[in-house]
Amino acid sequence: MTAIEKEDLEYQYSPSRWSHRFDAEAVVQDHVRVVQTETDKARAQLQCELDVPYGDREGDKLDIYKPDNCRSDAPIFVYIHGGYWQFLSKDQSGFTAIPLTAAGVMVVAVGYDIAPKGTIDVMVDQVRRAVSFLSEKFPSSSGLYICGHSAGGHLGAMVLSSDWSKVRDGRVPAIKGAFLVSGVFDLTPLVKTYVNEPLKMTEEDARRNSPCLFSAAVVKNHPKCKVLVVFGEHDAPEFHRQSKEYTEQLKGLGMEVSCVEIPDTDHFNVVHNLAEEHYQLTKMVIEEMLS
Ligand SMILES: N[C@@H](CC(=O)c1ccccc1NC=O)C(=O)O
Repeated sequence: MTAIEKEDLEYQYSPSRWSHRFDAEAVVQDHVRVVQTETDKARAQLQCELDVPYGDREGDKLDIYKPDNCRSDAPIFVYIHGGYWQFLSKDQSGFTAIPLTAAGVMVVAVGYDIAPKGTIDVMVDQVRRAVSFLSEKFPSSSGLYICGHSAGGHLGAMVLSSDWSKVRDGRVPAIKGAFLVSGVFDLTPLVKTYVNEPLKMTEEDARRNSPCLFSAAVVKNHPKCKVLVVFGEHDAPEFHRQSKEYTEQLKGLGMEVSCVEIPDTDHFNVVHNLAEEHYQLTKMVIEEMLS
């Protein structure tokens, strides 16, 4: 790869450089401010259980945000945060909880060990165990829905392609739907970029953890799961491409999948606007989960 090719590839995989709202530094700052403020608000206002352990690793913790008078059949929105597998945490990931709990949905923010503490394999294993744990903890829920943003979209897709016989009790959790927002479904282009510096993935690690190479497992384990693939108008062309290709792949295998480009959003507010009840995606999520 020439220096120019590397520069182009890194530009494509630098979401902050494509924002129509702010420059690169400011858009990340704004994102962190919004997700932190809205999570703090949710923690102050709502009934929540924080730091619930889902396994034995120190980072195996999740936060649960409950609707008032929570019904035992409340549907569950499991949120897997983004941040290129190296930024953010569950402590900034309850920002969807105020509008979603108001609609009767239980919100869970999953924690996992970002790099350099965790490798991609560790993170994938953690989110799979978290979903298995939730399906056991809330057996009467009307449905488990996975939502992931960016790197979390990748982890959410890896949850769908799990070999569940190797996760906890071996049971397949009934996942009713997935909202994959500005996700990465092929990790191989990232190996040669700055994104990989703390991750230290080899080509083989990247392939083993690329959802686009394991889509057959999604159909096998979760044939009825409805998938919504979402990206921002001002996401980089590579993110548009990855979302569209993964959508087509799942469609080709007979899954019920739609792909939606949200106008006037970039890589960051495409997800953090879920803190607002009138945002297009908030309404789509609620409609899907209550149908
Ligand atoms: N280097 C990345 C940084 C990035 O993606 C990011 C940084 C902080 C928090 C979240 C991020 N990305 C997605 O959630 C970028 O250029 O956007």
